[in-house]
Amino acid sequence: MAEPSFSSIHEYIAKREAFINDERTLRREHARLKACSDVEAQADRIIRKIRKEEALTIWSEESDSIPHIFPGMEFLTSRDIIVKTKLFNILTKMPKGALLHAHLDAMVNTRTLLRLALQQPHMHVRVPSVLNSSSIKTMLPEFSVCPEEEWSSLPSLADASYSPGEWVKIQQARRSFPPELGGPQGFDDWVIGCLTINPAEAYGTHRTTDKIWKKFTDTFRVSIGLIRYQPIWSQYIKEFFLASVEDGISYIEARINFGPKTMFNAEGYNIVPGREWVRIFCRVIREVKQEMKEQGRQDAFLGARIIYSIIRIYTPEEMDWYMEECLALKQEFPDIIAGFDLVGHEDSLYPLTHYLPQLLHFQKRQKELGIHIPFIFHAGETLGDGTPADGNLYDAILLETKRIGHGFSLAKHPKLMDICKTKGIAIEMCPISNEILRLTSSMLMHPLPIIVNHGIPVVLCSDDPAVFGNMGLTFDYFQVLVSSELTGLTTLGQIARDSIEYSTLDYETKSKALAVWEKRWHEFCKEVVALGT
Ligand SMILES: O=c1[nH]cnc2c1ncn2[C@@H]1O[C@H](CO)[C@@H](O)[C@H]1O
Repeated sequence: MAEPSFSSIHEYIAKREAFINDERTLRREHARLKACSDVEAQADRIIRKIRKEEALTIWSEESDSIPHIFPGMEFLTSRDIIVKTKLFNILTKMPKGALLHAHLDAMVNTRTLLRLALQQPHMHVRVPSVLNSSSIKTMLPEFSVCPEEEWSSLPSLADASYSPGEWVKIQQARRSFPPELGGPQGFDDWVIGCLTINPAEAYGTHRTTDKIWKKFTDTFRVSIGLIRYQPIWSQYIKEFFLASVEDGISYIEARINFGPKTMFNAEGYNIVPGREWVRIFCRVIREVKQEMKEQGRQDAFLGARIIYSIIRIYTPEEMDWYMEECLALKQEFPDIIAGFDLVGHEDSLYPLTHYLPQLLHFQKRQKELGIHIPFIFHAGETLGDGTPADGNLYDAILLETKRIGHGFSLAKHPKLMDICKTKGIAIEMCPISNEILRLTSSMLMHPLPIIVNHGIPVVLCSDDPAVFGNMGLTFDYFQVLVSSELTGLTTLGQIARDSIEYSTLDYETKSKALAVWEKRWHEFCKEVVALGT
């Protein structure tokens, strides 16, 4: 008989512990855990205690309206429960560092956006057929502004005389919304329903990734007409920045879709080019910084940059034009243009290889011009295994992407995971987005722990919170915190710190941002400790 491997239970237990600890040293927050302050360690214990208590109380209550509740469950069903938890309320105060994966077109609460639109006399709306109780179920409103000489005097979208495709003033359309469809309130609800994804869609009628992406894409078809109007554009960006600051986000890299090439000016003419969009973006940054300064909170907002983004639907020749625009913008706004990305549904649109000559040429042009615009690609936002969307991960890495947007399928690629770890390619993970877009049925099945356990840097992002309802970053942090025993406050701290570390900020600004964050983090940990005692 072979010698027993262990001479005693005691020895086994000791080896087991060493074995586990050894594996855990791979985790990204390992060094931080070793070195963390007493206050942070205490705060971490308090957070774990609250999480445990709430798992047994709030997350085990039987409810008629929501069967089978559990921490990390479907976000759209559990949102109302989440906001009532102590844990969520504590996390709202956490300094989150940077928001690095955020599509500008879906960053402002939809009710706020609608309110901004209703203040605009130039804003109009139209529908493809007369509005009634049956057509409203499938029909999308289209918004656009008209110059004053073309303002409409049509009475209603629902009038028998309405000819499909005719513009009606937004205020008028709202005022005249038929009582049987809910009157003006019904108008608001209809528009909001078209700008957001609701639980019945995500978990019922549109339960596959393809179906939910159809609805998801529709929300952008509706919102674009509201946002690409100069007076709204500036207010929208300001709302976005201010709301982010209130959620503890102090720096932003926003993906802006430059596809439309021009937006409407205040008078309703579609002539405002991309460089003007960027100029307004810069002006709003200055305004928000100034406001923060006046409130004595200059540390709360350190600025924002733009990741120039184009949807992967264009021909390679069309892409050439956008790349030239991106180069020109980088030359004019060197501190604002942070990177370049191709966005949209990876499973159905062109893969990165479709644009290979363009992407290589883009790099060559940068060398000629003496500028650097890192690729920050979406890649692997898919359930595919060996599909072109999954294959985007190889191309993103070969093309030296600075970070990877989503990287949902990265966990299937041991070699690519090693490269991300050694090269420090952070993964912009968007857990709530992935769940609503049906890549995972709950947080417990999300690959985030696989990536974290490998020691690959992760940053948490909200992606499109106006569509999903996960405004700010607190919801995503919450879902991650309640879905893993290993993850604690220190893990969240590491993720928040990494959001600054893996940003495109230059060395000096980054050092300052990190110092500010560490200070705020320490204050936050003290607050948590004060709560617990
Ligand atoms: O999660 C995402 N993955 C890929 N593309 C996205 C995601 N969210 C938004 N967009 C893209 O950004 C455009 C808005 O500017 C949307 O039309 C969509 O194609």
